[in-house]
Amino acid sequence: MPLEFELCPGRMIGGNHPCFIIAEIGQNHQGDIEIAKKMIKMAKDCGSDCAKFQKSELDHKFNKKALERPYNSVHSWGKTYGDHKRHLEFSHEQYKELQKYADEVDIFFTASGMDEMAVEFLHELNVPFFKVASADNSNFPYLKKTAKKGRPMVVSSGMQNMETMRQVYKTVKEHNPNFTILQCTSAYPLEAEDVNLRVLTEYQKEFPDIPIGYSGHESGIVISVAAVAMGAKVVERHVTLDKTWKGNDHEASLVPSELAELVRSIRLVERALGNGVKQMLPCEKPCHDKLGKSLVAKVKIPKGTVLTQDMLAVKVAEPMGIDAEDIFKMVGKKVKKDVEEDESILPEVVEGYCKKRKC
Ligand SMILES: CC(=O)N[C@H](C=O)[C@@H](O)[C@H](O)[C@H](O)COP(=O)(O)O
Ligand SMILES: C=C(OP(=O)(O)O)C(=O)O
Repeated sequence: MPLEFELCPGRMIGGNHPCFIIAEIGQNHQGDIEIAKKMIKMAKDCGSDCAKFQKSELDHKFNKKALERPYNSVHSWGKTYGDHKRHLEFSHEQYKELQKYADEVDIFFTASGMDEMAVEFLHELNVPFFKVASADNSNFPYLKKTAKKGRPMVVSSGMQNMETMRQVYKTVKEHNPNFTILQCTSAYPLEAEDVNLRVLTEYQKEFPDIPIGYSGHESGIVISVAAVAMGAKVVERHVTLDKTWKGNDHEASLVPSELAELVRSIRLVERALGNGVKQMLPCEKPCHDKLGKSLVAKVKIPKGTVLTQDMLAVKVAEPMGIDAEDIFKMVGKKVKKDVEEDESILPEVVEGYCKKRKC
């Protein structure tokens, strides 16, 4: 089964493909479509791959009492949670407008479907992939229906344990091979002690045939970059135009300069990850030529002498002699001509020695 798949048209993820970076606009647009557009443009300008929103059909996501519950918070946009959420929710028409704008700006556009009806709408909207928010990772009827639609999926794993994630994997896998699971801790802002990046390694072991990723709610970019070093093939971070704005998520979001730095840092780390084959590289030759150690004579060694280890020293030598690592192989070999004390022991001087230099 493939460890890589096409998440968006023409954009593979997993394997050696670049990490897919999702700028999660979420509800940081304050319910204002013009701010939302600015944020889409910002996501593109900063180099992220995708601008993401959160789509709910509120009567399907919440029951009546949850919508009527008072929301007394500095982050509230209404007296009740329902009023608050209604203020932040874009209509279907507005979603179409945002999708068109993202298309013009040339960035992938999607949203988390926060309930089954929202997924139906996003399916009609023809988003490239579905994001499953952490709150729905244990919503098995939703997972099954969403997986059956056949679009790639990015499934977050906040508020969950491994046992349930195994079930999530099985449920989605049964209907859809193209999905990724993101390590996530659902706290805003998230403290480093609660990030648990090692879960990425566990996910790689548990789910070896899917790419894995990271959805972060911490402050700053370092931890998300580290996630890529640990194998995350998708990274999602909330973004904002101003961390001091009203709203639950702004504080733990990245401002444009941070998002741009995150993208640069991820790309840099990807270059640095390499292929894992340990060998001396051409770029190391100058250092090796200058400071690489080789064999020199500790004492004068007359022609015909059979070498013992105490005749040999390891030094930075001019010219460079036999590789230091071959010192033990020299013992018992004969020299073909006189070698003065402190002189390099050259390969052609030792009988029966032939080895190409490493570089
Ligand atoms: C778990 C989950 O859905 N979390 C989302 C994604 O990270 C958040 O963006 C919430 O929608 C947000 O924090 C809710 O804030 P309020 O309750 O003020 O609307
Ligand atoms: C809540 C969301 O994501 P996560 O669970 O990854 O934070 C989301 O995508 O809306």
